[in-house]
Amino acid sequence: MRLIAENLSGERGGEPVFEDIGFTLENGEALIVTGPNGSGKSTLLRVIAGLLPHASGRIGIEGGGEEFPTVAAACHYLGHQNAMKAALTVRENLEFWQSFAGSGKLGIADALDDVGLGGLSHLPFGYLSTGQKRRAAIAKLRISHRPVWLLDEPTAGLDKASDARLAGLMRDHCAAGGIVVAATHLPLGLEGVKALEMGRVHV
Ligand SMILES: Nc1ncnc2c1ncn2[C@@H]1O[C@H](COP(=O)(O)OP(=O)(O)OP(=O)(O)O)[C@@H](O)[C@H]1O
Repeated sequence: MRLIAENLSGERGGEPVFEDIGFTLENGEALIVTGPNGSGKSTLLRVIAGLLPHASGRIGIEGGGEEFPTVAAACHYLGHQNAMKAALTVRENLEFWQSFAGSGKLGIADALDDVGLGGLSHLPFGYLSTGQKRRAAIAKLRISHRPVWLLDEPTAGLDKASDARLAGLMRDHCAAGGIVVAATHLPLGLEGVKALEMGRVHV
């Protein structure tokens, strides 16, 4: 499988935010997207996910077969928001996401153990601390199999141990043939990755 962007341009409110972005990511590869505030990292991830239209160029998946014919079908998008309902329990939130995105190799209990939240699945999501909320959102990546992870500031709010755990999850995902695109201001603890620096700042 291959994730390809060619001459990709994006805009917000009719104003150009980035242009002429190109990359190819094969199975097992990661792209780290950096750049100053407002340079368009989140916009790029949303364009890749299909949540925003691109102004020009092309973004697509090759070799995804019948299971993953489009980027939208192939990706997990983890944005700044965790996309969980505060009043539902952690388990209920993950059950919803599993029914939406399809079952993966890991069950909900194992995925929560993986992010150090075993034992908290019965709590309303809204009761969790900021870092625990982020960890529960990261567990979403593990309960359904989507080969392309699009992660926007995935470490926001995480403590050191959780940072390291997330790095391990990303390494495992790539080692299993997955693809990661992550926007970040902080090093993610991944080696041998591709890098994209977004340059233009619009104020
Ligand atoms: N709905 C919108 N309408 C108009 N402009 C917008 C809209 N959303 C974002 N922008 C602008 O688009 C530009 C890119 O924003 P974006 O969130 O992609 O940047 P970023 O690199 O992710 O920033 P940060 O590092 O602060 O998260 C910014 O100048 C922002 O103000």
